[in-house]
Amino acid sequence: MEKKITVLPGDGIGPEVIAAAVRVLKVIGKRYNHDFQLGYAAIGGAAIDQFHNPLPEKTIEMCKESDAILLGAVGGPKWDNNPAELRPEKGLLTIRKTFDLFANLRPVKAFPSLLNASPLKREVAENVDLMIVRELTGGIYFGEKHRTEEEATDLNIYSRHEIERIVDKAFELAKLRKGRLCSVDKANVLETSRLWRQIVEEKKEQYPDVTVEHNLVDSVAMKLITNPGHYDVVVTDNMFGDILSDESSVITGSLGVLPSASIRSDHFGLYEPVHGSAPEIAGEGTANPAAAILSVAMMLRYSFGMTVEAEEIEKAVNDVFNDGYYTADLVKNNEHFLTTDEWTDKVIAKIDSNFVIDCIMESYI
Ligand SMILES: NC(=O)C1=CN([C@@H]2O[C@H](COP(=O)(O)OP(=O)(O)OC[C@H]3O[C@@H](n4cnc5c(N)ncnc54)[C@H](O)[C@@H]3O)[C@@H](O)[C@H]2O)C=CC1
Ligand SMILES: CC(C)CC(=O)C(=O)O
Ligand SMILES: [Mg+2]
Repeated sequence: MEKKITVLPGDGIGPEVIAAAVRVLKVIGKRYNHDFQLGYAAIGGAAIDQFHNPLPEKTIEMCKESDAILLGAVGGPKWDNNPAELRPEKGLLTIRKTFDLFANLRPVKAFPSLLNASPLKREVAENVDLMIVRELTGGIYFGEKHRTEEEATDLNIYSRHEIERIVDKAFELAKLRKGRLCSVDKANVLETSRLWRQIVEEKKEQYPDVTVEHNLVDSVAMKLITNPGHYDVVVTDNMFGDILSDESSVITGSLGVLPSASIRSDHFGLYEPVHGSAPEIAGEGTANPAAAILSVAMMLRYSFGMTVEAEEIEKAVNDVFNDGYYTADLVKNNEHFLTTDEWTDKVIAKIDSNFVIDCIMESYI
């Protein structure tokens, strides 16, 4: 298959984890005879430095001609005091909005070999397999903003249409999974949440196979780490989803292993780690590339329908953890760890050896 992918490395550890993810993508392309055509473009702080714009028109044009986008992360202290239009995060929000990527899928799966890295008790974190479905192009991050020296406002606004489409997506996913949907809001206080809750109630008639519960976000913040096994699909708004998904990294042991897919109704999508640019470790070669590599797997699955190839990557990542190889974020005290590149080498070696085993098995069948 021939696919065009725009790669946006971004800032901080973004370029480091994306370099790792691209190496894995190329290996998979070679193994399965896919022609992945990669084009690089600027976003975030890197784009501000080069083009005085966090999302240059040239980047948008390249993305429009692509089948999918792979993104690292944006931001860093260098740009923190820039005016709003020249902040790296503005580039990220704008690309999500420009391409109408309203559904952000953030799977949280506990890797058995990482249970020691999680501060949670083994019996609490093990077997967790949940999916946060975060609305990504509306809500408080996109509402009108206003600021004076004395006052500041951020408008939280959601239309019926915006809520309906993300809720539908979550119901559809729940149907394909364990059939449980938890809708998270703050309906005891917010009007946007009351509309959200009403729409979930209306929609549930169309999905009789899915059981629905409504929970307030403050209590979910607690239950997500005391009883994460309770959850299957969690659907929520832009800001609550942002916060809860970082919190869920406590279950997996590190933010560095959480991937995401930002999709819409067709096959186009943007794939990026849940984590940010981690400026304090940028350039050290210690960043965990697993989230970026697993985001590539999500791209193969959701945008290209390459399920076998996606599973190949996910299996390799799991196998490398099982073999006891970790990056710095996953070890305690002075335990040995691998650099970003060394750990990626292990994943690639695993893909190669698993592929050989698959070929031998096939020749017996
Ligand atoms: N999608 C994006 O581009 C995002 C960008 N940001 C931006 O990133 C910058 C830093 O934000 P923070 O709040 O520090 O969040 P962060 O996610 O960059 O880092 C939080 C913590 O996790 C660690 N960490 C994150 N990813 C890691 C990885 N792959 N391997 C090892 N450790 C990892 C960091 O070292 C830090 O201790 C800010 O400018 C922020 O706006 C934050 C979140 C998402
Ligand atoms: C610009 C922010 C909304 C990025 C972020 O934290 C995220 O999407 O997780
Ligand atoms: Mg975030």
